[in-house]
Amino acid sequence: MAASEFDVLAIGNAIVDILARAEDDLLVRLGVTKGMMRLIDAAEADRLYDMIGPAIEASGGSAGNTAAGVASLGGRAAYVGKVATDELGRIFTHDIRALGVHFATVPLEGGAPTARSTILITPDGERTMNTYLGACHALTVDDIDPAVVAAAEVTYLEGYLWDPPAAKEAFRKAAAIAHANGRKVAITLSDSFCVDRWRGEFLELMRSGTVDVVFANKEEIHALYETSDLASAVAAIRTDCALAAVTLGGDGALAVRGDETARAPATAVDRIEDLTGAGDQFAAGFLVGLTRGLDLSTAVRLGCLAGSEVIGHVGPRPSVRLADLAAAEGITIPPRG
Ligand SMILES: OC[C@H]1O[C@H](O)[C@H](O)[C@@H]1O
Repeated sequence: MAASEFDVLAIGNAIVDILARAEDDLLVRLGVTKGMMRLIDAAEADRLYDMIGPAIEASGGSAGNTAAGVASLGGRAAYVGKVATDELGRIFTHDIRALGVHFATVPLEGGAPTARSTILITPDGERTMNTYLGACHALTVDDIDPAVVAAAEVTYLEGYLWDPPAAKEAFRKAAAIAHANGRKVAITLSDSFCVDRWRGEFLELMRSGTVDVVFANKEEIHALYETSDLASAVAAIRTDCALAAVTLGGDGALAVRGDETARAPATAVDRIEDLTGAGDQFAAGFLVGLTRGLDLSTAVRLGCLAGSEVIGHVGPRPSVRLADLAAAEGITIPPRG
C-alpha cells in the first residue's frame, strides 16, 4: 500500500450555517423538534430568515467541520462537497481552503444555490438545524476522485448524504475505492431522524463491512437499534461494526472494537454556548488519533477534547488551534508515518 497523503478525506453536504439565538417558544411555534435537523425548501429558509434575530454566518456542513478539525489538529485533510458558484459557495470554498484542506469539487453552475442551514441556538446551548440542501443535490459519483480517495487513510462520510439521492452512489463509490486501496471507511449517523429515515441501509453498511468505523451519539444509537437501553445498543453495535465510537454528551464518550472498550469523561467547559459541531469535532479528534496510531483510549480523549472546544463558542469549527490544546493536555500527536 502506498504512503497516504491525507489522514482523512471527508465527504458531505457543503453548507453555510446561519446561526442565531432563539427562545424555546420559537421552536414550538415552528413545530420543530429541539436538537434535530429538519430539511426545508428555499421558501421556508427565506421565511425563517425573516423570523430570526441578528445572525452569524459561518462555514459548516458536518463533514466539512470534521475536515476543519483534522486540519486544526495538524492533520492532513481533504474534502468533497458541492457548493454553487455564488457568494456562499465562495465563502465556503475560501474558509476550507484557508485551513489547508484540499478541496477541489467542481462547483455547480446555473442550478440551485449553495446550501444553508438556519441554526437556532436556545439558551441551553442546544442547536436545532433547518437545512436547505440546494446545490448538495448535485453531488454525484463524478465528484469522487479515485486518486484522492486512494490517498486518504480514512474516508469519512456523513449519514446526511443519504438524503440527496445521487450522493448515496458517490458514497458507495468512495467506499469501494477506499477498500480497494487498503484504506478504511467511516460514517457518522448524523441525526436520529436521519437514522429513522435510513435505519435499514445504515445497518446494512455496517454488517456488510462497507464501513469499518461508525460514529453515533446517544440518540442516534438508540434510534438505530430502536431501544432506550444504551448497554444493549452498545452490545449490538459491537457486533455489527469493527469499530464504533459513541458520544454521550456530559458523560463523555466510549469506543468499542471487538472485546476492547475505551472510555473518556467529557472535558470540562465553563459554559455551553452552542452545541453545533460537537460531534463533528469529536470525530476529528478520534480519527486523527486513529490514523496517527494512538491507542483507543487516547483517541477517545482527543475526540472529547476537540468536541469540548467548539461548544464554548458560537459556530461549528474550532476557534483556536486544537493541536495546541492537545499538547497542553499532554496528548502528543505523532507525525504522519
Ligand atoms: O454537525 C453540525 C453541522 O450540521 C449541519 O450540516 C450544519 O451545517 C452544521 O454545521
